[in-house]
Amino acid sequence: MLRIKLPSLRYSNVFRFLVVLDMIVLTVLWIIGSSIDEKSELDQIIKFHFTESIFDIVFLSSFKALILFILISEIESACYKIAVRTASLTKRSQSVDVNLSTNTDDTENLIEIQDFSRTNTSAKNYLQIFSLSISVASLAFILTKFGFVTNLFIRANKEDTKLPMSYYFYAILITEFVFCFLEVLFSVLNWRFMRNFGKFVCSKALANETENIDGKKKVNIKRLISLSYPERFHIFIAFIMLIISSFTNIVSPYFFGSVVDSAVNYTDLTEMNKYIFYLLGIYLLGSLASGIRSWLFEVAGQRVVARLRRQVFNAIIKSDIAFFDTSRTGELTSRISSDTQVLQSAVTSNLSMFARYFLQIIGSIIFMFSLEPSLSGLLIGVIPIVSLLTVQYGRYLKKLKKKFQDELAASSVVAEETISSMRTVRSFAAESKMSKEYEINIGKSFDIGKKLAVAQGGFMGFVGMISGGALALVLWYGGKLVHDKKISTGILASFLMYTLQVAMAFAFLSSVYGDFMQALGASQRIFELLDRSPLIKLNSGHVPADEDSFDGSVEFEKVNFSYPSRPQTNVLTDVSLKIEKGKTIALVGPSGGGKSTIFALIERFYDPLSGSITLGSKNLDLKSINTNWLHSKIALVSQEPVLFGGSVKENISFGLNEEVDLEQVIEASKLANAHEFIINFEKGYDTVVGERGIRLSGGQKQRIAIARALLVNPKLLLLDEATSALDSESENLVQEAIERAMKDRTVCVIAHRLSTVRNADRVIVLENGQIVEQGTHDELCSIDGIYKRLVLRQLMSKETNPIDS
Ligand SMILES: Nc1ncnc2c1ncn2[C@@H]1O[C@H](COP(=O)(O)OP(=O)(O)OP(=O)(O)O)[C@@H](O)[C@H]1O
Repeated sequence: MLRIKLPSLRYSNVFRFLVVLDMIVLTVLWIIGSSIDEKSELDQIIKFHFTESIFDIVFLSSFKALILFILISEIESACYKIAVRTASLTKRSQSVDVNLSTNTDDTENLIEIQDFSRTNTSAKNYLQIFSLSISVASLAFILTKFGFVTNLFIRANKEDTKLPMSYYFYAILITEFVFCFLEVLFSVLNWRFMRNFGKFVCSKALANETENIDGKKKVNIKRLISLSYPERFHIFIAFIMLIISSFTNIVSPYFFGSVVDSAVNYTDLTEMNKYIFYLLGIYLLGSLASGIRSWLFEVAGQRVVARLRRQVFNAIIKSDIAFFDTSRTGELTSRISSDTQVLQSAVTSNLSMFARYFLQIIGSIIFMFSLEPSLSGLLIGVIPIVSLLTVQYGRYLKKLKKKFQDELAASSVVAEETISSMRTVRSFAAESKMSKEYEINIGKSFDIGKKLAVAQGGFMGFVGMISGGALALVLWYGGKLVHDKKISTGILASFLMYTLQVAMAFAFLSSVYGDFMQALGASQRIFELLDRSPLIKLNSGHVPADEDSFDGSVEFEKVNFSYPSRPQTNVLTDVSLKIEKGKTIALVGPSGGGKSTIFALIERFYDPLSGSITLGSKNLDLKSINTNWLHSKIALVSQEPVLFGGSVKENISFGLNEEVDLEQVIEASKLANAHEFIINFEKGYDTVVGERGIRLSGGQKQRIAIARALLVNPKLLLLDEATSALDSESENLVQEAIERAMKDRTVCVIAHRLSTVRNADRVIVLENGQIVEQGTHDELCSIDGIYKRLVLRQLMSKETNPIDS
């Protein structure tokens, strides 16, 4: 989904602010009024009576504000989606020049053309109607109440009798009337403003790149939860356990109260012992269920994260090479390890806690109502405020957490680059420089971490305050009821436990919600990686039925190419060349001429912009061939061979999927002049070469890489001769290995030595991405061109300089 930066001062935000203000002002007035105005009767504050109490207004308006808040957000998001879809349709139909759309007048026309209202706006309209109905209904309610209350007020004044309510609460009535009126007005105007909002988003979407509109799936809670779908069996059982443990939590305060009541009301202890026995049974059952629940959710969570890591890793390694030109290793590894970890708790344990506390709140409230409705009403009043704050807090946290994970990934990049290049860092004494760079990056994530801590602390403090306040209120009013002999001590005790339970559940619920939102932030990048479809798909395309259809020959026909990461720079221009079967072709030319790029195109790391590359005598189009098959027929020996951390044998047999006999490995090593030095190692072919082959010399690494290529027995060998200076003995050994490898094979070599070009069947000279000369060594030496100059320079330096320097 295309993201558009929206101004913070927009209509829906003002509207949302109004409803939140309505809720807060009213609740604050209610609480202050109850404590300041001593004359006010308790019943006026917390008991419902249409003309003599204020409780209904506080209660209803809080819920109304909550619903309106959600509706406003939903309407805006519906408008946003419609606008983006409209932009997408416009872009696709190409009916209007998108560049014009930045102009508001043009956008007006554009939307008329697309007929904004014709797209599926019915859901949005229903929401609008719903929000208007709610505002109108509350205004009607308050007006009616206002009429009745005023009537009673006038009558009481005339007859000089006692006022039905305290003066303070008439002010609340008037305040709420004003708020209701404004909300109706805002709801009516919402239609018009949402239309303008849609146009604004549409114009922005058209002015930006619109290719993302359909590309990325929206990261939503549903998708996050769907990750745990394969674990549904575990989760189902865990949920049953959760219901059992929540049930025990809900009923235990009731028995707790009964224990207190039987202790107070009975002379012997039989009744109390009975309840204690029940209570113990309930606690035992609860703990058992809760243990099983926690175990099952943890197992499910671990499975989810393992699967997710596998998926993300596979998505990364199946990406096209162009993707790696623009991504950094540390960032990707951070996505695999740390982001997936954040998701683990979200999709399972958070979900379970959410359900558990939710059930606990609902169950406790039901029990509380059945025990004493007036006490319960007191608590219900604060729930909408806490809910609203929780939602806002969760949103804020989600944003922060995403930033936090991004910064963390950036610091992983520095760490990974430094540690993997430790020798270079040490030789340039760059430790303190790298450490400073890491510090800066960690500092950034720490700054966000600090904000997270403040948000978390502030919110938890607020929830604690609200819960404490609610508890005190219950104790005060409950104490009064016990004093007046309206309820028993046991009921008050149960009630207090329920209040504590609800308050705690609320506090946990908010923190769980926060965690969940954090996970939503972290999941965004993970899903982006999972959703990415590679430009060149691995293992797609056809596998030629005839194994010999590729004989090693390759033909480039007017190939033009630029790297996706630098699309403006042409790297190859109109390159046409032929690598014939059984021949050796040498590529030479100045550095940056495009020699390695030719190899990259033969390996199909990238596709050319235009022109064609065909294989074999049947001219198979490279794009139609299965890439895995292709890579089993071509071997590349690069200038600086990369080895993996395993044993020598594992490294040599790296290119083959099946198990390889040691004899084959030895044979390839002998051809590559590697056998001698390998058997001199203490553990021979089982010697571990260290990360990236760090425990081997440059010449040894090269010979192992040659053996690796020979073991594949490729139809085409791509060889990038090493320029790094080896001692003459080592160089001779490598050279001999290369010559043996090239024998009776089709070879394309990026040549750096005169001896190699001399032996080549044809030499191709590349300069600035174009073929400037080609022919045999002797032919090219007879013309006064680049090649001759390169050769002369090398002869003068007695073959010590590379030919393309
Ligand atoms: N992954 C890449 N992304 C963007 N540009 C690249 C990439 N690889 C190479 N280039 C650019 O493409 C051009 C050709 O590079 P290439 O590596 O093919 O030259 P070369 O002839 O092999 O040079 P050398 O002999 O020094 O290895 C250079 O300008 C280089 O900067």
